[in-house]
Amino acid sequence: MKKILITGANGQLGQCFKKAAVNFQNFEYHFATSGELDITSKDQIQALFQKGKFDVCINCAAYTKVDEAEKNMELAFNINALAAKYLADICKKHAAVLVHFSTDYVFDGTATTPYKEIDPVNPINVYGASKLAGEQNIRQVCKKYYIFRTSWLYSEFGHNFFRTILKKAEEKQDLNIVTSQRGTPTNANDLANYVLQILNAEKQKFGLYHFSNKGEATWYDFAEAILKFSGNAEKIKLEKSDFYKTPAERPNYSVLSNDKIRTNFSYESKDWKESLKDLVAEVS
Ligand SMILES: NC(=O)C1=CN([C@@H]2O[C@H](COP(=O)(O)OP(=O)(O)OC[C@H]3O[C@@H](n4cnc5c(N)ncnc54)[C@H](OP(=O)(O)O)[C@@H]3O)[C@@H](O)[C@H]2O)C=CC1
Ligand SMILES: Cc1cn([C@H]2C[C@H](O)[C@@H](COP(=O)(O)OP(=O)(O)O[C@H]3O[C@@H](C)C(=O)[C@@H](O)[C@H]3O)O2)c(=O)[nH]c1=O
Repeated sequence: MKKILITGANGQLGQCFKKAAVNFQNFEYHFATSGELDITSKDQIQALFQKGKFDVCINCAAYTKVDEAEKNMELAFNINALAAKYLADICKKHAAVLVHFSTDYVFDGTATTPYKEIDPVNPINVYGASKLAGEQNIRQVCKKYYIFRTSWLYSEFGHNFFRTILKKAEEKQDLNIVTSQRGTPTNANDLANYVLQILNAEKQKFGLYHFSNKGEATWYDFAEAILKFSGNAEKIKLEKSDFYKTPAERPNYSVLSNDKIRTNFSYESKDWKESLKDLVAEVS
């Protein structure tokens, strides 16, 4: 039975993996929270690998505070780039597979058609730059890796736009949401299930992949759909805005092309609205 280590187990995606694991009981899992394993500590990583003898490490640990990263650059790079290298080193040493996640924010948003894996990167904020450095570190160190760049993750867990909007609706706060950024909301549960499905596949095809739900939206469209599907549309006022001041700049366009993953693994992604509807039905 393959042994899988999941880091950052209390984060949004970590919790989605815990839920998805029920569907893949042919793996043995070790869910390590940040309390058990600090991925910036080489010693802790080594000790856990020595004991656990893992075949796969799924790294869900990350620094994801996009705005705060602007002033916490060193911390963001330590967690998103340097620690990613430590994990790649240990995976190489133990011949384990490293699964890592990156972001649509590695792109500058000047494209007008979905970004492919081969397209030039050019992050415009610290978080994006730190995630890109993490990708590069992994690719330099080991061969048995999957890096999944994904976008606008949401779920019933942790901190995300879906939960922010539901909370604001509950508190009856009117909303102003930007229409100037376009991307694809992605249900983190879909990502977790799909990653385990890939790890289950007979033939592994390592590399960098884009993974998102299907279609595209602005943050305003996403908020509108959340309010509609959750039955909150009439309760608060939702207005379009051109600009919402934030410390970090975000790409205006960051839709990811799923062509490569579709070809290599026959992945058909769910439409973002359908997946959102499913989640709302499940949690309400
Ligand atoms: N959220 C999104 O919209 C997107 C996320 N991604 C990527 O997906 C991955 C998962 O993101 P998501 O689950 O949403 O992020 P979260 O912020 O929800 O979870 C990150 C987890 O990492 C943990 N962590 C932070 N620092 C360390 C450390 N030094 N050692 C161990 N654990 C640590 C945090 O622990 P603690 O709670 O203790 O701080 C937290 O549990 C990340 O790589 C992210 O960059 C990509 C695209 C979109
Ligand atoms: C809460 C809120 C946000 N916004 C805007 C701000 C921003 O431009 C956009 C998204 O806001 P957030 O700060 O919630 O999302 P943000 O932290 O930018 O989300 C990103 O997180 C990282 C981790 C990723 O990797 C990305 O794929 C992406 O999901 O919506 C409004 O216009 N009105 C609002 O009321």
